[in-house]
Amino acid sequence: MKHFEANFDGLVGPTHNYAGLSFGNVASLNNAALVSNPKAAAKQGLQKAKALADLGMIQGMLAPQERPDLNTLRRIGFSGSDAQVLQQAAKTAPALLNACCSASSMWTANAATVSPSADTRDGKLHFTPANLVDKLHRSIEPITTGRILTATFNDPHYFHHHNHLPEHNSFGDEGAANHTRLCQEYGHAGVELFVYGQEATNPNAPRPQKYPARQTLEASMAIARLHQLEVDNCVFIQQNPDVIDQGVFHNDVIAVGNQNVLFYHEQAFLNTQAKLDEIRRKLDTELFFIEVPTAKVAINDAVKSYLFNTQIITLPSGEMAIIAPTDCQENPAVYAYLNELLTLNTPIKQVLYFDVKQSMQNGGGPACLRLRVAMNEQEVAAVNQHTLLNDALFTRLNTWVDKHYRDRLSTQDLADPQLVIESRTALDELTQIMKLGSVYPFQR
Ligand SMILES: N=C(N)NCCC[C@H](NC(=O)CCC(=O)O)C(=O)O
Repeated sequence: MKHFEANFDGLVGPTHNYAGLSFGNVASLNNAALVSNPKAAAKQGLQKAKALADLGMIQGMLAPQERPDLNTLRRIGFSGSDAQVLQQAAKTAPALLNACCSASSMWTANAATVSPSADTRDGKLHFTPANLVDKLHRSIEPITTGRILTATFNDPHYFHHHNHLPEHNSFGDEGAANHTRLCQEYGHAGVELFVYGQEATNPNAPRPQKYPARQTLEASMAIARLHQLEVDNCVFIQQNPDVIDQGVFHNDVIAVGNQNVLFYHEQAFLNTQAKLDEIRRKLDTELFFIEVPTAKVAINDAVKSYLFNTQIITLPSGEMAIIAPTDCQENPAVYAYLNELLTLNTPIKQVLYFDVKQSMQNGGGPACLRLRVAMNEQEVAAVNQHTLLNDALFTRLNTWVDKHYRDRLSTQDLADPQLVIESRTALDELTQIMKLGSVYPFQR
């Protein structure tokens, strides 16, 4: 049977804006005052996704969430009509209104952790939505994320959907952004790498001092249990707390893996050598550990350019390519490194650059925008086919964006009641295009 790794990209929602909501994420804080362009953001994301589909990759789309989130605003005491709720929140608690309007579900690397059926004891593909408890604006995502994932991977014979982990800091879970899988072929049992920022229940363990460590070891271990993984197929690695304090808020800002390649910065992990040895012991195949030294790329350049928030994909030819943001071309040290990488005799043979600046300005690169799902051909056939990107869906979604999205949005605009109507009209139509059923609170 054939096996593939599909990418499911988050469609950018109509309220994409820059509100400076993510302490520890340098781009989000630095760009807090910018005016966004939701239309351009959605189109940049669609272009990248379509380019991968055109390369012969299986490419899906995940629907965005309903924002403004009036349910949450009502749950915290704002009342009256939708317009009154927005008006009161804007006047008395603008930060809470901003949190309820973020289009952050676009970064589907944070939607869930996914374990392919080749790794799990029951032979099903497992999904656990991330609880994202570290950030208020993201902690309101997991219930709808679970519904969207279930509507997308909608055959219980193949797909096993779990609830998100308990909503407490001990179980801080950021999904696939802190999880990578190494394997020989996608359909063979692999080693799942769980990279955590802190051990929540051990006060003596190392942790960052300045910025939060969003992922805990406790959460990673809970996911490994839920997904029925063998201990011998898991490696738990701690992220270097010093680099979290320099803006590396997720592991996918400093490391990325694909099949037998792990591409990471010299300073990414704690106990790097011991952990690489453990991977070698647990995965009996030729491995390429591509370590980028600080002397070539400083942490600051890695964070600014998102060198490691690239996607490493295996093309149908068997060669690997890196999907990088154009920001990597604009950074001399990073661009020089990427050109050198192509000469190093690794499986990576080309680099393709994409402009995803609307997302980058909030700290989301190409890899943040996608959730990877390794599947066999039966599982691909069991996916809701209306979520898979082809020429027709690409054209339809671009037309849909043109019809419903604004090309300018500031945080002042978030209290505009018209935005609620526009967003709901768009999402209602989208659930029909993608045949998702009633996944949104306003539809239930
Ligand atoms: N690395 C991965 N996988 N994802 C990137 C997520 C970026 C997101 N930014 C934001 O949520 C900014 C929103 C704002 O400030 O308006 C975050 O920090 O959670």
